[in-house]
Amino acid sequence: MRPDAPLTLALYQPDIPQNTGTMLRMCACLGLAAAIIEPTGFPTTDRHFRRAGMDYLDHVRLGRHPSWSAFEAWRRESGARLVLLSTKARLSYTDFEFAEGDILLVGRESAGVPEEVRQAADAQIVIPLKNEMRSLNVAVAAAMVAGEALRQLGRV
Ligand SMILES: C[S@@+](CC[C@H](N)C(=O)[O-])C[C@H]1O[C@@H](n2cnc3c(N)ncnc32)[C@H](O)[C@@H]1O
Repeated sequence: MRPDAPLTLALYQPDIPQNTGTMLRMCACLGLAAAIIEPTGFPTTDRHFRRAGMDYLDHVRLGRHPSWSAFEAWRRESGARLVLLSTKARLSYTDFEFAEGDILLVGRESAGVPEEVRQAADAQIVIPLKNEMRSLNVAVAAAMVAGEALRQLGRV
């Protein structure tokens, strides 16, 4: 992996523009790079997306990948670990040891990620929830895990 590889938040085929805007804004504010794995469920000119990200979008190091396979080719070449956030994982995010250059991958709001993507992950982590609660909003989950990763890496 490149020594200067940043911590990156990757969004798998996001379908709600406000969530994507919120996550990209968080990346700008906390110094994470971002990757969008297309197709998205909305045009990136969408006003909800622009409004949620505001002018912060101009400050994110954003990579756009036209497909899962294109993203994977890029990721494998970079040597970065893929850390999947999943409600189905067993390992709590606070018990996982994050490393510089990790890619934190969140699933799409409607359906998470397909099995092929799950299989490609180097690690799968969960934010434990109270009984019978299904999932967090994707931007909330991303923020919690990004915060823990930055804390472990001494960046906050
Ligand atoms: C709304 S959830 C997707 C729900 C979908 N029905 C599923 O089963 O994956 C969207 C994304 O947020 C992240 N997420 C939400 N809650 C989470 C949790 N408790 N632990 C880890 N990731 C979570 C995951 O990346 C998930 O794919």
